[in-house]
Formats: sequence, structure tokens, C-alpha cells
Amino acid sequence: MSDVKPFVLDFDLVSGFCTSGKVKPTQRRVSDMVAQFANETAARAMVEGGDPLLYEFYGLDLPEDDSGVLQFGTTILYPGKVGEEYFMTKGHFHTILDTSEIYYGLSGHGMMLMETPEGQVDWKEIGPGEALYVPGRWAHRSINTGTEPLVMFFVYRGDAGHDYGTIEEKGYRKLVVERDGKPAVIDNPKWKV
Ligand SMILES: O=P(O)(O)OC[C@H]1O[C@](O)(CO)[C@@H](O)[C@@H]1O
Ligand SMILES: [Fe+2]
Repeated sequence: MSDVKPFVLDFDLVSGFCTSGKVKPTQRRVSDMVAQFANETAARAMVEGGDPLLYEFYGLDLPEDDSGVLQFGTTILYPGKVGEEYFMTKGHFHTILDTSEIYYGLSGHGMMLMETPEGQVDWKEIGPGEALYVPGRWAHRSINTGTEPLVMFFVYRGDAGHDYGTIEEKGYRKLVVERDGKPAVIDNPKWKV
């Protein structure tokens, strides 16, 4: 058991930022995930044109080897598109595959795209005041389908870990793109068996 003392952290309900500045966010830009987008040419052009920030999240300095710890924080995913594909997070399975995660929508609107190693796929919309349960075994990627930052609070088991490799190699089975001004979930042409 780790020796974490009780503490309080403040997160702004709209911006998602930790306003006391006690924790610094991790940022991911288009250059961090060019290969994850369906239209890599559009992604590379965006990198050349200034490399926009896709999202930032607060990961706390809590022990990552203790199943009794809960990791938590906020994700701020900015609005925008790469080609016709909405800004999204990298997405991951948990290293301990059967660990779950809860997201709570604070502001903005988006979607969680999920899939299992066996090939089940699902997606759920998330907005302010909605709690989304991602069961164990489901890879999860957040997508901003709106015009404001999508801000979510998340919590998961401390030792769950992040497995990015599987998604980097194979991609997701589905993509979320804008069609006729609305989000549409389509097959990912780049998905590898
Ligand atoms: O880890 P990714 O796929 O880049 O997505 C970012 C979000 O997911 C989490 O890893 C939680 O699942 C957060 O730390 C972070 O906000
Ligand atoms: Fe996760």
C-alpha cells in the first residue's frame, strides 16, 4: 500500500484547468499522432502550418503500481478537424486489460469510441452532466464533435497502465468524421487485422 496523504485539488468546471497551478498538464499535438489520422497528408500539412494543440490532460503524480490508488484528472480536448476527422485523443487499452474507467462530462460535446480486442465496437455521446462508464477490456478514444473544448473528468484504477502499442499498430476499427455538418461513424480504411 502506498503512503498517499489526503489532499484536495481544484478543477475549473468549464475550462477543466487545475486553477491552483499545482499540477501541469501534458499536451499532445497533431505531430504526436500523425499516423493515427485517416488523412495523414492533411495531418502533415497542419504540422507544417503550426502544429495545433489537440488536447491536454492532468495526470497526477500518484503511484502507478498500487491497485488501491485511484488516478484522476481532467482532459481538455480542443475542437477542430484533420481533413474530415474530428480532433481526438490517441486512445488506448489499459495494460491491465480488465480495468474500467469513468468519465464525467463537464463542458463541450463529444463522443467516446470504444472497441474490444475481439472486435466489438461501440460509441457513446458525452456532454455536461453525463457520466460514461468504459468497462474493462474496452479501448477508449475521446472525440470532440462540437465547437467548444470537450472537458471531462476521469478516474481509473491506479495500476491500470496505458497500452498505446496495439492502437498505434492496428488503428481503430471505426472513425468519427463530419458528414453534411454532422458526426458520422464510418469504417477506418487504414485498420489492420
Ligand atoms: O492517454 P490518451 O489516449 O492520450 O488520452 C488521454 C486521456 O486518457 C487518460 O489516459 C485516461 O484514460 C488520461 O490520462 C488522459 O486524459
Ligand atoms: Fe484509460
